[in-house]
Order: sequence, then structure tokens, then C-alpha cells
Amino acid sequence: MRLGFIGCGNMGGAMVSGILKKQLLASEDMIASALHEESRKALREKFGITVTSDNSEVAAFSDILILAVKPQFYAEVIHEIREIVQPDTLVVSIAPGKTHQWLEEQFGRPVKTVRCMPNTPAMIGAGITGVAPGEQVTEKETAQLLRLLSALGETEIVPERLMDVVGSVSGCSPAYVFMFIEAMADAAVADGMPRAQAYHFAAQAVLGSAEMVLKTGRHPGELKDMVCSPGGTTIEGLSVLEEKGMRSAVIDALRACTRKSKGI
Ligand SMILES: NC(=O)C1=CN([C@@H]2O[C@H](COP(=O)(O)OP(=O)(O)OC[C@H]3O[C@@H](n4cnc5c(N)ncnc54)[C@H](O)[C@@H]3O)[C@@H](O)[C@H]2O)C=CC1
Ligand SMILES: O=C(O)[C@@H]1CCC=N1
Repeated sequence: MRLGFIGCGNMGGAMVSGILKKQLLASEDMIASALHEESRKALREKFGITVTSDNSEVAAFSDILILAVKPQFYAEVIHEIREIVQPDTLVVSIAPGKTHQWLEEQFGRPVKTVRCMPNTPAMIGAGITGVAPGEQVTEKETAQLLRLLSALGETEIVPERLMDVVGSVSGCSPAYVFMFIEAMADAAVADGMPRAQAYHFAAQAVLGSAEMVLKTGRHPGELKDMVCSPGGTTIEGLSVLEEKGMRSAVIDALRACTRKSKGI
């Protein structure tokens, strides 16, 4: 199976990296395009894959073709490759907001489209990808794609109407989690801890807490209560977070993200 990436920046690169690490494909089976010679050289050196400036070459090579450019470039990129994509090529969109209907309209004919929403933890095999296959895609093709995406972490099929939500809750949310880790570390540094040590403690606390939610199956509120000793230190901090509106800030942020996705 031959895999191609049109554009290979943060997300495309994370996907190539995850797939190579798990050895699901060899570097000879992958191709990517990049706009600038500097990026092409960097990608060749980093991954050993073929890199070209010609999006048509990527489209002609690929059984699975991942459109890994920003959503605003989707229309022009599809215009370049629409005559080259074969009827049995799987065209994978990883952009927010680009519906199957919109994608097909750009191609001007029925195409095997799959909407996927990965996230950057894919780079270390700890991602999660929401997948909504289009009507033209067979179960066998979906299974083949899921096997490939499993190199990036977990995969879950979702109905297309939830793809914008997947975008906010897992596609974008790593940025908010990194921000949370950064803020926790800043506080620890302010109170005297060396910077590197502060990132280690903060990140490990987030990782362990996430694993507790997944592995115990217990409600996050119950796990939170277990940390808050009566009259203790945690509850003091917790009341500050409530006072400053942490919950509603997070809810509003993710819903803004979903709204933006629906409008792209
Ligand atoms: N960064 C993330 O965490 C995630 C990104 N995505 C989606 O992935 C897609 C790519 O996002 P990023 O990797 O973050 O962006 P990026 O800007 O890091 O990478 C896009 C790459 O495409 C190249 N490019 C632009 N126009 C091109 C063209 N006409 N032909 C070939 N290459 C071209 C750019 O030079 C750049 O290297 C977007 O649609 C985004 O919504 C989805 C999930 C998570
Ligand atoms: O910021 C963005 O638009 C992309 C989509 C999901 C994560 N990053």
C-alpha cells in the first residue's frame, strides 16, 4: 500500500513519524509534497521518504492520499489533483469543517473520501483519531485505513456530524493541555522549583491523571474528590479555579473551537 501526503507540516509530519516508528510502512512506500526546497530537504533527511514539489506526483503514487494542508488551501490543492486521483484512491481529509459533500463537490464526481481528525500526540503513538468514512468507502478499505492509523494511537469511527466535536475535544485540545502544563510549571518556578523539574512534575501529573480516568473507569469528579482532603491544600486551589471560571472557560473554549470548525 502506498501512502501520500499533500503538505507535510506539523500534522503530516507527526503522522509520517508515527507510521515509520511502528514500521507499518517502509519509507519507500511514502511520498509527500512540500512547497519550499528547504522543507523538502528537511523531510527527506528526517524521514527518508520521497519528497516532491509536485502534488500531481503525490496523487498519482498514492493508494491512500492524505490532504495535510491547511483548510484554506484545500480547494486549490484538489483542483490540481482532481483529474489524477483514481476511482479507487482513498482521499483522506484531516481538515476541520470539510464535509464529504464539500469534498465531492470540489472533485466534481463521486470520490472515496474519508474524514479523519488526528492529533499531534500521534508523533509518539499516543494520539487518537476520529474517522468518518464516506459512503463510497468499503468496510475493507476502512479496515485498511484504521490499521494504518493505529500506528498513531487509538482510532474511533464517529458519525460525520460529530467530526467538528472530535476536532475540539481531541484535535485541538492538546494545545490547551500544553498551556495548562506550562501554567502549572510557571507556578512551580515562581515558588522556587527549577524549570525542567517543574515541567516533569506537571506533565507527569497530567499523564497519570488521564490514565486514571481511562484505566479506573471512575468518574473524573470522584477522582477529583479523592485528592481534596477535608480542610486541606487542594480544595483551596480548587476554589480559586472555580472562582476564576476554569470550567466555563474550558467549555466556552472548546465550543468556540467546534463553532469555528463548522464555519470553515
Ligand atoms: N496541527 C494539528 O495539531 C492538527 C492539524 N490538523 C489539520 O492538518 C492540516 C495541516 O495542519 P498543520 O500540519 O498544522 O499545518 P502546517 O502549516 O504545519 O502544514 C501544512 C504544510 O502544507 C504546506 N503546503 C501549503 N500549501 C501547499 C500546497 N499547495 N502544496 C503542498 N504543500 C502545501 C505548507 O508549506 C506546510 O508545510 C490542517 O488541515 C489542519 O486543520 C488536524 C488535526 C490536528
Ligand atoms: O488549529 C487547527 O485548525 C487544527 C485543527 C485541529 C488542530 N489543529
